[in-house]
Order: sequence, then structure tokens, then C-alpha cells
Amino acid sequence: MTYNILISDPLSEDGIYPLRQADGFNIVMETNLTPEQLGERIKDFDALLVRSQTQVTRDIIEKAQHLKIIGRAGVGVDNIDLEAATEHGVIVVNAPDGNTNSAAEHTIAMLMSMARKIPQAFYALRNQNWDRKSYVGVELKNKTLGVIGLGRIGTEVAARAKGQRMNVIAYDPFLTAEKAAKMGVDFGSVEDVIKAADFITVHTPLLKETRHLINAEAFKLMKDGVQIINCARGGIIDENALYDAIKAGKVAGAALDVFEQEPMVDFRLLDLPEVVATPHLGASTIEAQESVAVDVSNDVISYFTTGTVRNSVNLPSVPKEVMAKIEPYFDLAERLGRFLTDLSDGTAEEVNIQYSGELANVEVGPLTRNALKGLLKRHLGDNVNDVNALYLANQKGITVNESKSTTAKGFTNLITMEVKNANGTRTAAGTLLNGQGARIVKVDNYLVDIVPQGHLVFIRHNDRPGVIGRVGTLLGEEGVNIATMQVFRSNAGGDAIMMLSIDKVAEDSGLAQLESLAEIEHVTAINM
Ligand SMILES: NC(=O)c1ccc[n+]([C@@H]2O[C@H](COP(=O)([O-])OP(=O)(O)OC[C@H]3O[C@@H](n4cnc5c(N)ncnc54)[C@H](O)[C@@H]3O)[C@@H](O)[C@H]2O)c1
Ligand SMILES: O=C(O)[C@H](O)COP(=O)(O)O
Repeated sequence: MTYNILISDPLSEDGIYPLRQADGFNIVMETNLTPEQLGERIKDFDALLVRSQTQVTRDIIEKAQHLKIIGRAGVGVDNIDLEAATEHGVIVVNAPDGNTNSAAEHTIAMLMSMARKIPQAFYALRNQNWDRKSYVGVELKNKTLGVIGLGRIGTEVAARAKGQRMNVIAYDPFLTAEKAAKMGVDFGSVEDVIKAADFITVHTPLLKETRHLINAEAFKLMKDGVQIINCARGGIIDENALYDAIKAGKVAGAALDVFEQEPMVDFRLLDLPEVVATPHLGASTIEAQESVAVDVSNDVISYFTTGTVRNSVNLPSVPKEVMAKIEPYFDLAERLGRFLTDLSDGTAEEVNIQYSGELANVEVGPLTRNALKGLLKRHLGDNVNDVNALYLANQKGITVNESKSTTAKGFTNLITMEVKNANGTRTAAGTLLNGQGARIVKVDNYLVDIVPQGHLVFIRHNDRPGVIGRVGTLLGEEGVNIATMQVFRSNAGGDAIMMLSIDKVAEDSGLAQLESLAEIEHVTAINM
């Protein structure tokens, strides 16, 4: 099998080396495609690798016919429609760590360039203007840097600012007094930060909550002569408000690497002598580009070879050691889902999954997604996968509940899945037996021992002498060979179930004949 990979933004050749070396990947690099061209080209590809330039819109995702994974060689995924990707079962991965250092260094470079007016002075000198009066700067030492967003990059910037003998005050929703103390920074609300700072740098993602976080109101609260840096995302600072604040003399400097519209179309801010700018170069170093491209290449290889990834954006990422513990149960969970789809008559309305025994101590989200995949696959086919299983279940109005219990009724591990619909509730519990694979050990109230594989026939009947023989004879007359047959009953002469495994798919007519036997209440074919 060969997977077709489209790279639509310039990626480091050294970085994609792992992908070029791996077997089974056909790599096509085509940059600067228009949206129309990308919409056409994407139809042939299994994976798309981008930086921030390619806009991976819903329209592009909907046109893709084989797309399984989008790799973002960088951090920000605001150029990718994550909702559309999730809906279509396309996994999105990024490279969150690879450019942290470069972006932090660029932020410090911008801070210093702005404080000492280096680009402006260089520009004058280039024009043969030896001007030593217009470019008097300010020192950083003993000034306060306000950091909004103390994640990977914000943290690195704060540490470097302290090296410049600056005081740092930060706001991040996840920052605690303890963490701040450890890092030697003060912490407060956004308002505290912007009121106290001589320089302000933002390092948040662009979200609904952070769009225009720095706006006209915020500028009013700042110190006169404040200087602002944005090496995160255009739009966190309201560019019109910034323009007005500079013009009004409130803001003495702005250093911008990112803009509300990229590539830039409105150059008004750059007419102001207080502004220094770069065209989104924070991650543009040889090291960062190699590192982010290696990271996404490895995730693409791993996705197509093992089905796992390290840095998923639209699936909660699971630490490697946890993944090692739960991965063996993926198949069992999916088989339980499949088993119950066939067993339940009607559309699922509620799914309850309980994880017991050793599974009570691990992250079970991926198992639930596999169980739902199994449940939905019969009707949705390959349109459902672990990325969109939960989304599709919710979209179809199915309530999904997870619970855990440390006791597992004599098993070391047990997954109990219950599917409720208008016709009632069906339950199946499965376990992974050491060295012997998956077993279904409970169906409704019956304790059973079923290998969930191949073609099964589930029969609900009354425990009467001769019924087993009649079932065997009838199926034999239909040319159906029974591989295994198990009978379980609640009490002698009472309700009972039979579980047959047969060599080929049972014809509906044969099953209907079984149902015509007086002792038989119901027959269901289950195809695993
Ligand atoms: N200029 C570039 O080339 C370049 C390079 C790399 C990253 N980036 C951008 O830099 C930003 C930060 O990247 P990162 O890797 O540090 O991400 P990160 O996820 O490690 O950090 C972001 C931090 O922002 C915080 N945050 C979220 N909402 C907030 C709010 N309302 N107020 C304050 N803090 C908030 C989060 O809690 C998190 O700690 C992203 O926007 C990323 O796209 C730009
Ligand atoms: O979010 C990021 O990683 C940066 O903005 C870098 O974007 P780029 O890959 O387009 O340089």
C-alpha cells in the first residue's frame, strides 16, 4: 500500500527526510496552490502537510476523498478547520515543541529591536543618514515585562527577560501562585499585568476569548509610553486600536511578527516610526523548521503504520505509557460495540460503558471511542473512525456515559457496555484473557464465554429437551455448518440463550425458519 502525501507549504527537506526514507509514502510538494487548485489536488491524497499559509478550510476537507491526517509543521492550527476535520474523521497533528525556542528568541529580538530602535536606525543609515539623535532607546533592566499567556513560548520569554534583569508579571489561566513563585515571576489578572507593565508581550493562541484581548479599553489602562510585542497571532491585538494608541502617543513602540491578515494587505501600521515588524518569522530558523517537520513526518508515519500519533489536536493525546496499557483493549472495545449493534434492535439512544479492574486506573477515552466506532460502523461504514466516533454519536443524539469500578467480578479487567434504545437495554461485557485474546463473558444477565469473532448466531429460547438438536438439524438442512455451540440458561426449564458460531453468514431465510420453532423466541445474526 502506498500513501500519497501532499506538502503544500515549504517544509524543511531535512525535516521530511524520515518520510522520504520510510517505505510506502509517495511525497508530492506543491506550494502556493490557490484554494481552487488545492481543492482539486487534495482528492488524490491521504495526508496533507502544511505550515500557517495553507488555509485548510471546510471546503477543502469536504473535497478530500481519502484524507486521513493533516500535519501542521508548527504550533498554531487556526488555519485548519478543526471542526470539519473532526466531523470527517481526519486527524490533525501539530508540532507543539519544535519551534518554541525560535519563537522565544524572536520575541526577545523584537523586544530589543523595538526598545533600541535598531531597524529604524539601520533604515536611516542605509539611506546614508548618520542620525544619532532620533534613535534614542530605553533600557530593559529594572523595567517590567507583562507576559500574557505563560505557555511554552511565554515561559521561555519570561526566563530570558529575567536574564535581562527585567521584572516579569504574567497572566495565564493555568498559572498558580506556586508555579509563579517557582519561576520568579509575579502574577495577576490581565488587568493587573497591563497596568503594571512597561513592555507587554502576548503568547496565547488566537481564540474567541483572546481575539482583540488588547483593545482600545486595554490601551487606556496601560502606562503611558508602554511598548507592545505580538509574536503569537495577529488579532490578539486590535490593530486599529493599536494604530490609534500609537498616534495618540499612549504607545511608544510596537513589535509585530504577526498580523490580522496574512499575507499583510493593510500596511498602515508600518508607516508609523514606532513600529518594527517581521513577516511572521518567529519559527523561521533552520533548527525549528527541521524539528517541526521531523515531528509531523514521524506522526504521519506512525499514524499509517501503527494507527497512533503523538501530537493530535482533535483527539486528546494520551501519554505513551498509558497508550501501551490501553491499546491491547482497542479491539475488544470495538468488538463489543459491533456485537451490541447487531444484538440491539433499534437505534441506540444511550450508551453506558463501565471499565473495571485494572482499567479503572487508566485514561479510557480512546477505548470509548473504539467502542462507539464498533457500534456506529455497521450503519456508517468507514465514515466513522476514532477521531469522529464520539462526535458522530453525539450528533446522532446518543448519550454516552463512562464509569469506572476497581472491582471486576473475578476478572482482572472488564469492559461492560450497555446500549439502550426504545426497545430496551442490551448488555455485553468483555475481557482480555491473558494470552488468549478477547472473550465476551456476559450477555444481558447470562454469564457466557464467547470468542467475539466470525459469524455468530444468538438465540433466545426456552430450555426444553430437544431444542438444541432441532436447531442443529434445521441449520444443517440449510447447509450451515456449526463450528461451536454454547447454551446458557437462567434455570432448568426457564429462559435460555444459545450462541452458535457458524462458518458463513447465515441466510435470513434460515434464521426465519429457526424462529418458527415453538421453543425459540428470537434469533439474531451477529457478524463480527
Ligand atoms: N510567530 C511565530 O512564528 C510563532 C511561532 C510559534 C508559535 N506561535 C504562536 O505563539 C502562541 C503561543 O504558542 P505556545 O507554543 O507557547 O502555546 P502554548 O499552548 O504552550 O501556550 C499558550 C498559553 O496561552 C494561555 N492562554 C489561553 N487563553 C488565554 C487567555 N485568555 N489569557 C492568557 N493566557 C491564555 C494558555 O493557558 C497557554 O498556557 C500561539 O498562538 C502560537 O500559534 C507563533
Ligand atoms: O504557530 C506557529 O507554529 C507559528 O506561527 C509558525 O508558523 P509558520 O510555520 O507558518 O512559520
